[in-house]
Amino acid sequence: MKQLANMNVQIVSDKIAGGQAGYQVFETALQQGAKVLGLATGSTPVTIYDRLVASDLDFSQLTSVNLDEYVGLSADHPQSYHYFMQQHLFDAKPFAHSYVPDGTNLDEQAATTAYDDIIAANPIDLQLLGLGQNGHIGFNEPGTPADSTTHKVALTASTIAANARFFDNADEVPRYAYSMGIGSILKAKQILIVAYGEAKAAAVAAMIQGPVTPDVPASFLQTHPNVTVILDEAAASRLD
Ligand SMILES: N[C@@H]1[C@@H](O)[C@H](O)[C@@H](COP(=O)(O)O)O[C@@H]1O
Repeated sequence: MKQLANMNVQIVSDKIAGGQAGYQVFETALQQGAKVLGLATGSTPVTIYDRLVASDLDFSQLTSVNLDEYVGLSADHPQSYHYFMQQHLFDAKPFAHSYVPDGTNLDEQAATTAYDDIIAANPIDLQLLGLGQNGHIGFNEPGTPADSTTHKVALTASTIAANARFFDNADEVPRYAYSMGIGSILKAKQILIVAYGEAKAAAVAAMIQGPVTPDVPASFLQTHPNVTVILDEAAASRLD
């Protein structure tokens, strides 16, 4: 483990090793009494979820709070993040309560306030994050302020393009999402962020060694006291 900026950086050989390393962070947090887990979607966390599913860890007394959801997609839509969580974790490892922003609530004010109330009532012990190629966390795109709470996001062209692989074509990718804000993410007691592959290398370097700036939302993690970063060699390749 290397200490870079304010972060503990662990470099692993591949996603399977990253799944094991991530699993260990969860296991330790649970041993230390974590009750609320902040969860993420995307391809990056999948090997961690696989490892959690294969484990004997029990989440039935815990609460999960997810980062984000596409506006307009219901929990049973195969590309919704709620559905993703069911498939990759919740069906095998149910929690006492699992919260995902309600993509079917088109009333922005009501949907975002309701989710902020959920986060306030369930302070997050460990927040898992993936990293967007443009440095986004959750769906907090470049320009999002550090003190942001849950909000509706117009996805950037690059995020829509990056996520199009999960849909039949780019036209089907929702244009908006509800996302937990950066301020809410930074309130988590501990943060685990994971990135794999060359396409993430520039964002990783900017997150860890660049200036703290809304241009790179992940750079705000430099201000958090307890961040673990798991990277493969390719994602770490632009670190000094
Ligand atoms: N909203 C999600 C993020 O939470 C995720 O971190 C990012 C990276 O995805 P992947 O892990 O597939 O590279 O994609 C999406 O935009």
